[in-house]
Amino acid sequence: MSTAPIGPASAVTSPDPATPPIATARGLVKTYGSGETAVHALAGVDVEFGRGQLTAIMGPSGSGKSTLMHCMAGLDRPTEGSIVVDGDEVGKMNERQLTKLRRTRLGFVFQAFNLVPTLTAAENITLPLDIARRPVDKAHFDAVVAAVGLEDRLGHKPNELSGGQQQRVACARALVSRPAVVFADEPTGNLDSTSAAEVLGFLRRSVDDLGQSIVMVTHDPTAASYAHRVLFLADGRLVGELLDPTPASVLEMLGSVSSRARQAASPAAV
Ligand SMILES: Nc1ncnc2c1ncn2[C@@H]1O[C@H](COP(=O)(O)OP(=O)(O)OP(=O)(O)O)[C@@H](O)[C@H]1O
Repeated sequence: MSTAPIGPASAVTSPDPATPPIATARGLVKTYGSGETAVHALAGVDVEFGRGQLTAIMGPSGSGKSTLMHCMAGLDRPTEGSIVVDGDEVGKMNERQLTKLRRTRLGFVFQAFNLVPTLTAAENITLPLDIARRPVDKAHFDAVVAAVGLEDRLGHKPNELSGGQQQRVACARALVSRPAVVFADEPTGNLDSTSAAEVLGFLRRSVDDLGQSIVMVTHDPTAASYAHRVLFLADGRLVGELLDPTPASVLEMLGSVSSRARQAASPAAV
């Protein structure tokens, strides 16, 4: 395990200097509202997400994790700063281009599995390709389905599947189009620990074996320990990172980050 000291955003380094990152943000600011009621959800974030890596984003509630992910994925626009995903400047895209980016080059996994209840598992998995009118690469479909262990469940509707199986369908759906990057927002938030381990094991293998790049927001130190690298946010800033994390090292860093955030919020109480 290696750790980086908690420091300003600029202290967070490139994941691997030899490999160009799959996504980069520079000077990212997101402010909701204005004047005295303004909320600085992101207060100047510089970050690079590694190509062929699983990166976890952690931090206290309200620290800006979802906002960072939504801005990176073109689901929300930053107030300031630039974002490059897979070589293209996201901030310069119009809505139509953003939709195309999300449909063709990004994959999404959410806490709520967001499957279409009337479609089978197989139909749910190929839905993004069908919507984009892109052909299904049968060999890749089979590889992804085998990797998530759903070969004998493909004809089932979501209500005939367990929560873990439904989330594995959602993961397969995110991966079947070979996206440049998958954004996963609390992918195991609704799962028991056994199902969570299956989904996380699959996400990690899809990086190690299929070369996928994944960015995952999570509150769970065990989930984060599946990542190659964990980034810690507090008050809209990147304040630290861990490489090759363990649940214990993540928990320790999270405690340190959270207590610093509390001290900054109410210095008189310390
Ligand atoms: N649409 C919005 N309008 C106003 N404020 C917002 C909006 N979305 C987020 N915020 C605020 O921005 C800050 C960061 O929110 P964000 O959801 O990114 O945090 P988070 O770290 O993902 O939190 P959690 O772990 O609780 O999901 C919070 O103070 C939140 O209240």
